[in-house]
Amino acid sequence: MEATIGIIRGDGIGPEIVTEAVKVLNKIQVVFGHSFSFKELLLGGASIDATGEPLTEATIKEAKTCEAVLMGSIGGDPNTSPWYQLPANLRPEAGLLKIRKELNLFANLRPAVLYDSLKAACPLKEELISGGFDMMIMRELTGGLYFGERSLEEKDGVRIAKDSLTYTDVEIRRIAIRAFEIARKRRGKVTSVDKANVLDSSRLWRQVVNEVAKDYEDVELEHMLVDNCAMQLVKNPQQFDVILTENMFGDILSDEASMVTGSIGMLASASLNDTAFGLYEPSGGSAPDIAGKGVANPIATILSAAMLLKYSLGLDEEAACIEEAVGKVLELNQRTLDIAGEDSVIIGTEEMGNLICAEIKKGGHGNA
Ligand SMILES: NC(=O)C1=CN([C@@H]2O[C@H](COP(=O)(O)OP(=O)(O)OC[C@H]3O[C@@H](n4cnc5c(N)ncnc54)[C@H](O)[C@@H]3O)[C@@H](O)[C@H]2O)C=CC1
Ligand SMILES: CC(C)CC(=O)C(=O)O
Ligand SMILES: [Mg+2]
Repeated sequence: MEATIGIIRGDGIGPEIVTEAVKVLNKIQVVFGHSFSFKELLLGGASIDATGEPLTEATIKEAKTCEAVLMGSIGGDPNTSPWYQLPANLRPEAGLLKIRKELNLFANLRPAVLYDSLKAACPLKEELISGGFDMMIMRELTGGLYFGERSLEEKDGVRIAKDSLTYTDVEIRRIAIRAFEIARKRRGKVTSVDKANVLDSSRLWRQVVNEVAKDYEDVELEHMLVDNCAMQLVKNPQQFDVILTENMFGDILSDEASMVTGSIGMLASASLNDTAFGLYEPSGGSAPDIAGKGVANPIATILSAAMLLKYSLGLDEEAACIEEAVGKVLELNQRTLDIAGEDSVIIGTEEMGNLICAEIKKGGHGNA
């Protein structure tokens, strides 16, 4: 297969982890006989430094010519980076939000899976995770609080900040349909998470999810308030199959779920629109505290590349091959710092990428 893949290296650990994911995609090309061409694109802090804007029209235009885009995280340390002296609409995060909106990437899939060999890295008690867990967080990505009207003003010596949270039934319905479709191919359960005891937007969310559920009688639906969900994720993560939720709740709950898998460095993500196009990135940030040290975990980005192959290019076998290679390497007990156990051999970002590449062999794994 021939495909053009946009590459956004991003900021902080972004370039380090993306390098390893591209290495893995290159190995897939060789082993499976594909021809990928990579197009470098700018976003976030790197784009501000080069162009003065966190996202240019050129990046949007070029991204639209690609089958998919792979991205490292963007942003810097808000306390020290000069990017945060700029007005809010010119900071790195504004570029990320804008590209999601411009490309209509409303469905954010964040799979949180506990690998057997990573049980020791999970902070929960053994009896809570003995059976492992495998959940898919479906986060609405182009509506809600991050895209509402906002203002910051001073009146009579009082500073007032406003952020507004709006959802239409159309926005809720399309992500709910995606969630039910995905649940159907998994264990057949959707937990819709909201704050319907307080918010009108959540009451509409619940109504529309109930309407959509009528077309999916084979899928079990439960509603859960977000504060309870935050608690249940650490009390009994095994109960979840698909968690369907709005933008900000999904942002917060997915970071929490990532830690239960061992580390934010393990959590991949796919941001999809209603075509095959997608933007694929680790769920975590640019980790300025460890940037440039060669210690970041590249697995979330490598698993995001696997999602790219599966969801945008339809290369399921190749995606499974990457996932299995990751599982195999974790069993070797050679680990980056964030997932290391007592007797692990600590390795860096590049060595982790190399080990995963070495495990990518056609026919070498169950599905390949
Ligand atoms: N999608 C994106 O591009 C996102 C960007 N950000 C931006 O990232 C910057 C830093 O944000 P933080 O709140 O510090 O969150 P963060 O996710 O970057 O870091 C939180 C903690 O997780 C660790 N961590 C993250 N990824 C890791 C990896 N791959 N391997 C090992 N450890 C890892 C970090 O070292 C840090 O201790 C900010 O500018 C923020 O706006 C935050 C979240 C998502
Ligand atoms: C700019 C933020 C909304 C990024 C983030 O935290 C995320 O996508 O998880
Ligand atoms: Mg986040």
